[in-house]
Amino acid sequence: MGCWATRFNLHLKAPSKVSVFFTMIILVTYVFYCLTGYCDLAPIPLHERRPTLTQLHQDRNASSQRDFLARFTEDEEEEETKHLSGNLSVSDSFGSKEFPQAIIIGVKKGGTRALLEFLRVHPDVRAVGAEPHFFDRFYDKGLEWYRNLMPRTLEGQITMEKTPSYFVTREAPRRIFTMNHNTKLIVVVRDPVTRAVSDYTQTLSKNPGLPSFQNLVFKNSSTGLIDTSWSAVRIGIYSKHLENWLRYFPLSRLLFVSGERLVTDPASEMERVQDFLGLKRLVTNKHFYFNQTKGFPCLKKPEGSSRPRCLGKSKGRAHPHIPSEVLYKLRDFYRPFNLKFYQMTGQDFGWK
Ligand SMILES: Nc1ncnc2c1ncn2[C@@H]1O[C@H](COP(=O)(O)OS(=O)(=O)O)[C@@H](OP(=O)(O)O)[C@H]1O
Repeated sequence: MGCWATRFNLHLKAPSKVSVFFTMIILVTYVFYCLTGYCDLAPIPLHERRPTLTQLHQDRNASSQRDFLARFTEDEEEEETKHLSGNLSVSDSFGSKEFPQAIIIGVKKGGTRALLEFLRVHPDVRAVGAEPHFFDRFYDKGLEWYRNLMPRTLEGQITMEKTPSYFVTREAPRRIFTMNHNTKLIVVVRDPVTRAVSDYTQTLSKNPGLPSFQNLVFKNSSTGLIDTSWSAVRIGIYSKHLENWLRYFPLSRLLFVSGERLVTDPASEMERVQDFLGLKRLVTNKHFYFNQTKGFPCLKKPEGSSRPRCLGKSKGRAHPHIPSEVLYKLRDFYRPFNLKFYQMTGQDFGWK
């Protein structure tokens, strides 16, 4: 019995020594391969994948560029709305950085942030969060600098950005045309009177000592002549700015989104936008709900998330009271330009 037990022990010990020996060899080989960099090829779960050194370098470059841009962006919402983006958690280590195939070029205070954030819910849209301002402010940095700001995209995905000031920048159409004459251009337009008040509200929030709206809007209050040199007024002369774009792009390359309908019926505006971009209609009614407190449509929470999906407090701000006679005068001023704009675009936006 004892002899059998000893033999049994010996029998067990011999193979375990061999297996320890082989395990050691495998471990040493693995460590050696890792040190020489080969274990990068081993399959790693998606969420643990690390970018290569070159990617790290490029991405660090891009993020310092983004930090740089964040200081210049006028869209105060950018930081606040990062959480809104449906695909922000998507890994940025796959695919390549491409020039945008579509750009939201305007208009300031039209609802551009809402449109971009709604589009980012689409799995085939990847967009840079901050406003790059490349075609107006940073053009001298060169196209490679611009491309490096973009998120990586896979085959079939669209790269996008939004910078609302492009619409009123004289050089922007030529510059975008030079980058790619097939670029799709989206303009979110809103009643120019409300837009001007919204623009004024934003400036006022940064500079509480600003003169009143009525002081700024007239060249001379007794003549009632509108001051078109004030940017809050000038931006709303959409037909004039559009002429500049039509020198380079055919109308079919532009899509005009109604800023009003983006609020009252976001799903149907999103349908038009997705069709224009050649995307499947994946962002639909079921993505939106009307938030009573905010007074605007918000994105429904994804399952398992408790984060609010409304735009931040600088979007949908209360506007100061402007005397109605001032608004009437401004409305009269814009009327002929609006009609011209409806004629040029073939769309009646219904601004009274
Ligand atoms: N869903 C939703 N939530 C909140 N706000 C919304 C939404 N859709 C459109 N809007 C309107 O967007 C206006 C701001 O426009 P922009 O994003 O183009 O502004 S900016 O130029 O980027 O600063 C903002 O203007 P104000 O109301 O004057 O704040 C809103 O009216």
